[in-house]
Amino acid sequence: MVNQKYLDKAEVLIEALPYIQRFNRKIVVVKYGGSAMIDQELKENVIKDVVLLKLVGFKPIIVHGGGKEISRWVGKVGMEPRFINGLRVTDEATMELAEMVLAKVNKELVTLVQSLGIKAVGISGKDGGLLQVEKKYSDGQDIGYVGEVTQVNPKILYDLLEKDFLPIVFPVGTDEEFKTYNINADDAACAIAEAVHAEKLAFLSDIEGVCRDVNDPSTLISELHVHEAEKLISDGYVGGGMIPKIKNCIDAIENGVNRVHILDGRIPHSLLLEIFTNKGIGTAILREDGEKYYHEN
Ligand SMILES: Nc1ncnc2c1ncn2[C@@H]1O[C@H](COP(=O)(O)OP(=O)(O)O)[C@@H](O)[C@H]1O
Ligand SMILES: CC(=O)N[C@@H](CCC(=O)OP(=O)(O)O)C(=O)O
Repeated sequence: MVNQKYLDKAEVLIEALPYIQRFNRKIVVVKYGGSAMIDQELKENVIKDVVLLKLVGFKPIIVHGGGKEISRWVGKVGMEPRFINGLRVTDEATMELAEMVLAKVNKELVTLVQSLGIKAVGISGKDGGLLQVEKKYSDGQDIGYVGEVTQVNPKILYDLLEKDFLPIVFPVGTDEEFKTYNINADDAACAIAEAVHAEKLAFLSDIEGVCRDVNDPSTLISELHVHEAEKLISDGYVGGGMIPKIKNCIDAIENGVNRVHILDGRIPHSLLLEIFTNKGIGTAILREDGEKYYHEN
């Protein structure tokens, strides 16, 4: 008699089969937020998931942040990190630090991927003219060198994917005069997912997903149609960094990305659970005509 434990393992693999077929050769953009990078074990778990996606035939692209690490270094040099509506107020000195810190995080992730036997290339939005920006204002306020993505040139990403590299992107870009700008990593991931017509965009953050009450995980909402997501923002249920995240989800859905998810990067293998099981996890934002699976909202 075969041990039930092994049968269960086989069952998991069989459950994954239709998803492996569905996503074969499809581009999946994973936005890996700084809040879900708090320790090495967590980083390794997230990166292992992305490596597995690559090994089973997906084409993952990682776009990462590092907001907490930037703030730590801004504090170290005696400055005070400042945000307006979730965007860092970025003067010249902060821009210099942000670019250095994000490049450091980028190479750490590249090394981690390569230690797992997959070839990775880390680039910023400057490389290959990937992310072009114009200066962004927050509710009319000047927030310094913060860029709004105006154009994505995805050729560098296609070239890397074609050569079987896993691209890892950090959110710094240039304007028409080649000045350097800091870009919110959610904005960068969304713009890239749209430009490469990604099958899926997944945001890995430090919360279960979108919650009706941010302090009560039992109020997690599994699925939201676009108009419901907009209403949650306008009714004031959503605040802080979740506002740009949801706005980017809506933008991505309205611009051709098939499925958009907000996942808890602290849960080991949340990305795999979301993609390879039919249980789902976190919050999915759906097109208006997208059918809900859970029907609990
Ligand atoms: N209704 C809500 N549901 C979930 N998170 C919310 C909500 N309102 C505010 N938030 C905040 O948004 C944060 C996620 O955004 P952010 O800190 O920018 O993440 P990341 O660094 O991963 O991009 C959560 O940790 C939470 O504190
Ligand atoms: C303009 C702006 O706010 N840029 C962000 C870029 C990094 C980022 O977005 O990191 P997370 O995804 O970890 O939040 C910043 O300086 O913090």
